[in-house]
Amino acid sequence: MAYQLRAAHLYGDLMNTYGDIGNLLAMRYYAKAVDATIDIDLISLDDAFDPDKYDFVLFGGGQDYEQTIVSKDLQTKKAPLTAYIQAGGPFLAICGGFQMLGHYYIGANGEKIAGIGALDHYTLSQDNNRFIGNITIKNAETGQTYYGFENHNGMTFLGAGERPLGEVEQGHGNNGKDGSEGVIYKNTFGSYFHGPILARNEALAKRILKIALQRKYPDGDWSPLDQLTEDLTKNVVIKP
Ligand SMILES: NC(=O)CC[C@H](N)C(=O)O
Repeated sequence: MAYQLRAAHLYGDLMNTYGDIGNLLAMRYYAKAVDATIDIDLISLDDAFDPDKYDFVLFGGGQDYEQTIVSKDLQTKKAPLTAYIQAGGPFLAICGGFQMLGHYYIGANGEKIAGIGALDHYTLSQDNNRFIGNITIKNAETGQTYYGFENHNGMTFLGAGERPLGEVEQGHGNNGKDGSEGVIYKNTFGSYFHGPILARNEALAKRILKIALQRKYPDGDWSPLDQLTEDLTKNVVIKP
């Protein structure tokens, strides 16, 4: 293969609700079209995270219990993860992972679970309720529609400098109130979408993959990605 990327799957053994690792497998699938491979390192409890070693990071979703365990270890990786994000490293954070890049998440039992504050959002708890179901959003910059499935107690509120991944067309999104879903900050993308989001949304998978490839190989030709017209997903929306 002509190009090689290295991805970190953060706490992939603890935070992998609904097979969020499928995001990495989808990236690998599209990478093949431009003769690129993606090697994956599992970075979990007590492992060091080296920001200079990685071209992409995935941090998946989890149950509140796993999040309390991850929260403690995550503090030891706060500086290198923040440095990676600030340097424009491509990052995809899903659900619990998205919550924990922010300041904190109040779990369903009221316990405050610390994030690392690398991004400026915070997440509150709902009273005896979860946001569950299919969700559709529209991304403002590209006009693209993204499809997924959400299941979360947390209500996330974005901070200064954060823009949403999309505006909710169907479903609940970040908090069920302001119509926002997910986040974009530099090259970090956050979302509540399981599914996994990159397996269901070809355009977003290509967008993030191109950022990673371009960053490592500025002179590469990624046009074969645009010519790849096979739609893996064929999303349809069924209104309830
Ligand atoms: N699916 C998830 O990652 C859930 C995250 C968190 N435990 C919540 O319920 O909000």
